[in-house]
Amino acid sequence: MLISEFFIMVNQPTLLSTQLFYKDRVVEVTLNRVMLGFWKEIETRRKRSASFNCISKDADHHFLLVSEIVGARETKEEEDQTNKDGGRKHRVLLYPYAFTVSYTERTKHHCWRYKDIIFHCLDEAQRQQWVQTINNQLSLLSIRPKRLLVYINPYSGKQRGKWIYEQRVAPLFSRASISTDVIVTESANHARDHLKTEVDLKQYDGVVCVGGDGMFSEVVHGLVSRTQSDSRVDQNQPNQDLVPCALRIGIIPAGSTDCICYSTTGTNDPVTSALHIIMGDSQPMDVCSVHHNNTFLRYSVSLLGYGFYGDVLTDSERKRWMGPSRYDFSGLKTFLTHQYYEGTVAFLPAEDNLGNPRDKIKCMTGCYRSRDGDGVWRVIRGKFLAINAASMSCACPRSPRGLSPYAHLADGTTDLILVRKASRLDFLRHLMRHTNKDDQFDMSFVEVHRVRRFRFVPKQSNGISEVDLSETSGKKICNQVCTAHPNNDTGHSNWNCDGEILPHADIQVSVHCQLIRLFARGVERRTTFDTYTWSVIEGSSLSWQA
Ligand SMILES: CCCCCCCCCCCCC/C=C/[C@@H](O)[C@H](COP(=O)(O)O)NC(=O)CCCCC
Ligand SMILES: Nc1ncnc2c1ncn2[C@@H]1O[C@H](COP(=O)(O)OP(=O)(O)O)[C@@H](O)[C@H]1O
Ligand SMILES: [Ca+2]
Repeated sequence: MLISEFFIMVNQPTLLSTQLFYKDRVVEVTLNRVMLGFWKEIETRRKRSASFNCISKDADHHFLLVSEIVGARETKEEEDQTNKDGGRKHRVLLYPYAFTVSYTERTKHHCWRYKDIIFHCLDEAQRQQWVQTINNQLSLLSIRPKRLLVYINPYSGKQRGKWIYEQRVAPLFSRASISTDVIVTESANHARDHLKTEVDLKQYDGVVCVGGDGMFSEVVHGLVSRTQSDSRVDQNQPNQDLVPCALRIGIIPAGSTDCICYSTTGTNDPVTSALHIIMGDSQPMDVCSVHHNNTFLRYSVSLLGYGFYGDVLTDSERKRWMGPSRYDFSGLKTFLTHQYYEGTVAFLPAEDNLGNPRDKIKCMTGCYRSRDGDGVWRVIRGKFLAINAASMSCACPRSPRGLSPYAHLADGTTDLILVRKASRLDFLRHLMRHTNKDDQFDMSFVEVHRVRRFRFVPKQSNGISEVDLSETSGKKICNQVCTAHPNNDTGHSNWNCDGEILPHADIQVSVHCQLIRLFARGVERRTTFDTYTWSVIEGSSLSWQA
C-alpha cells in the first residue's frame, strides 16, 4: 500500500475515537468509514494512572479495513482461577465490558480465515456505542448480503454438507448479522424447482448452495430459468440473448470435485467461501446454453466433456456409494478402455483481442473482458478421445491448474479442447499434465480454440456425413443436414455437463457473457497489500507487518 493511500484512509472523518484497553495496554482506537484502528499504545495497564492522558512516546499504529471486518459483538472475557487454598478452579469474569471485532485474514493457498480482536471498555455505555457504531458502519456497505436463501444437499461429497454448514458457516453468518432461510434438499432438483416456481426472490440478497458442482448447477438452472420466465424470454432459442440474474450465488464447497468453487476462489475451503459471501464479493460468470435441435437441454458453467469425461461420469454415477473416489476408479477404468469417438465439431472462434487458450494470461481478480463480435465458423472432423469445452479453468484439487489453465471466467468464451485419437501412452502423458505444471496442449494430437459457439454432431453408425456450413446474410452459420440419431446407438459417448449426463450427443452450445454473478472475486494475485495484516506477537504489541 502506498503511503499516500494510507494517509487518505487516516484522514477520513472520524466516527468514533476513544481510549480502550487491549490486553494489558491502554490504546486509542479510532473508527472512520474506511478503517478501524490507527491506534497507539498509551501505556501498559499496570503503569496506568488515574486518567488515560499519558501518551507513550513509542506509539505503534495498526489498522483494519472496515471492508474486511466481519462484525462486532459484546463478549465476556473470563479466566480459570484456582482458589488460594488450592481448591477447585472457577471462572472469573476478567473484564465485564469487552467487545470482539472479527475480521478476515488471508492465509496460505488463497484460504481466508477470521480472527478476533478483543477490546475492553470502561462501562456498558461505551461498549454498546462501539459495537453499534461498527455494525452500523458495516450495514452501510450495500454490497454485503443481509438475507440469504441456503440450500444444502445432504448427500454431496462425503455427505458432510449439513455438518459443514452448521458448524463452520452458520456461526460466521450470524457474526456478520446475516439472516438465513435454510432448506435441506429432499431429492434431486428440489432446489432447482423451488427457485423456479416457489420462492419470492425479492426477499433475498443471494442464494447459497452447500454441495458440489451438481448442486451449484441446480441453483443456476433455477435462477436462470426463473429470470427468463419472469422476463418472458424463450430459452429454447439457441441464439436468444438471455437476461442476467439479479441475485448472486454463493458456493459452500462440500462436493466431490468442487471445480466451480476452486476455479473462482482458488481453493475449496468452506470458511473462505463463507467470508467471500459475507464481504459481498461479486464475480461475473459466463454460462453456456446447450441445445439439441432447437430445444433447450441444460446450462453449463464449467466443463462440457464428450468422450473421456463423459464416459468417466457415466461409469461413476453407478458408483455413487464410493463417494468422491468414484471418479478415480472410473477415471482409471475409462482410461484403460481407451475409447475414441468420431464426429464433426463446428465452432465460431472468438476475436483475437480475447486472447487464446495458450497465451499464459491467467484469469485473476478483476478480469472482465469485452463482449460481442462476429466471425467465420470452422469445421473439424475426426476421431476424438475427448472433446472438452472449459468455460473456466476447471481447476480443482485433482488438477490445480485445470483443464484450460488460461480460460477466463467472464469473457463470453469457452476453450474448446480437441483430443484426437492417440496411443494410450500419449493420452496418459496428456492426462498427467493436468496434474503438474507441464503444458497439456503442447502435444501433436491436441488442439485448443477459444470459441463463442460450437456444435458437435457424432458420426452416425451408418457413416453419413453430419454437418454442412452455409452462408446466410454475410454470416456463416452451422446447419445440420441429416436427421438426429438416437443416443442409444453404440459408438456414441455422453456429454458430461458440469457433472450431469446429457441425453443427446448432438448439441449446439452458445456462451452467454456474464449471465450470473458469484459471491467470489476470482483467484487473487498475491499483492504486497496481503501482507499488511494484524499479527499478535506474544508478549509484545500488535504490529502492522509490511
Ligand atoms: C487416469 C488419470 C486421470 C487424471 C486426470 C486428472 C484431470 C482432472 C480434471 C478434472 C476436471 C474436472 C472438471 C469438473 C467437473 C465437475 O463438474 C464434475 C462434477 O463434479 P461434482 O458435482 O462435484 O461431482 N466432475 C467430474 O466430472 C469428475 C471428473 C474427474 C475425472 C477424473
Ligand atoms: N436430497 C437429495 N437427494 C438426492 N440427490 C440430490 C439431493 N439434493 C441434490 N441432489 C442431486 O445430487 C447430485 C449430486 O450433487 P452434488 O452436490 O454435485 O454432489 P457431488 O459433488 O458429490 O456429485 C446432483 O445432481 C443434485 O441434483
Ligand atoms: Ca469464459
